[in-house]
Amino acid sequence: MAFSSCSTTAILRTSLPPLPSLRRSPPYTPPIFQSLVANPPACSLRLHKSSRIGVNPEEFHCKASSSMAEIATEKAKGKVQVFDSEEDLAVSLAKHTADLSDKFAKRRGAFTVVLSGGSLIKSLRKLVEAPYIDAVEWSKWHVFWVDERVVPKDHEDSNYKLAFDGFLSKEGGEGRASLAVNYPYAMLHTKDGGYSICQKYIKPEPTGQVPIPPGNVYAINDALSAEGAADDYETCLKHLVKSNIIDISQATGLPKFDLMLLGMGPDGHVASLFPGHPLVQANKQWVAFIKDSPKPPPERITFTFPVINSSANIALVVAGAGKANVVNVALGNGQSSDLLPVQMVSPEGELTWFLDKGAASQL
Ligand SMILES: O=C(O)[C@H](O)[C@@H](O)[C@H](O)[C@H](O)COP(=O)(O)O
Repeated sequence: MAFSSCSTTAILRTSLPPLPSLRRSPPYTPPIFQSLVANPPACSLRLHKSSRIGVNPEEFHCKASSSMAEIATEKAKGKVQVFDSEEDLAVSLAKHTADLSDKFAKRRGAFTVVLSGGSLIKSLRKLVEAPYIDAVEWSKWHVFWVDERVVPKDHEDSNYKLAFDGFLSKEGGEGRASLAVNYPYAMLHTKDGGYSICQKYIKPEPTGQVPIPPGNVYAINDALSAEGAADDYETCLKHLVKSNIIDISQATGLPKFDLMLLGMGPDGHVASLFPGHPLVQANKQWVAFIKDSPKPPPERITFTFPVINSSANIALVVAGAGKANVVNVALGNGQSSDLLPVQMVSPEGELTWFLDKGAASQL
């Protein structure tokens, strides 16, 4: 099957209530905010009534109630949002993703989304519920993986299977006609004049799933070795850049994905870029392979940091108190002897953190 092309635009008509305005009353002393107070021009703070990040809500005069605390810090650390619960985080992540889908579908006629594995997929669940399941222009979506385990697509460790089972296979609105997401497929290519020609074969699956065109879900070729799969994936990305499906960064000449959805491990790894591993410094290839991943399974492919950081938007989605220490290193006063991979996430565009209060508990 040839790649699908994008031709229509949808307008997402859903919105959350506007954020409340905020007035601050002295005393105002929580350590996490002291630098913000000391340097007001560099940052702003918006806090909602039910904030649970160590600030007494009584010290703030909020006009509206919400479960979210939102802190806009300096550009380098991105925009940090803390939610009372993972449920609230998932609601906001769905809106964020749907809004970007709408924006890029209108602007470019395509929306390139990069998934990671792990708990991120569960946090995307609200996107395949009302109202988004029917409002999102799924036909514009092109789905990629920032990293993938080198296992068959139906293997329990496969990030493709994780996303398929937990997100891509979810049912659309009642009675809607939809296309099946390809499952499984393989990409074949021949190098020809610097780019590849990708072909896919599709095993029919039940319909009624998130209606992303079958040709727009770019899983790895699980018939190849780790080296071969990384090379194959990079070649396919080059083809998609040439054909303007994936945008290109004017600054770096690298693929510029519209939205990268990253999880973070408790050791501060992102994608399959682990602390202390030489792959963290890789800058020659777009997609690299690793055979000694500290997190099993050992063989994986992963985008490298130059590609990750060429993104137009990155959402870093972190939930659970088990990651609070690393979140504090990245965003607070925590210390680490080495720069952690998560601290190297610095996109050309916007970085937005989605934290639940467990993950933010040391801030
Ligand atoms: O394939 C992988 O292992 C992932 O892509 C990996 O980078 C993941 O996102 C983090 O380990 C966070 O996973 P959790 O959210 O499950 O902790």
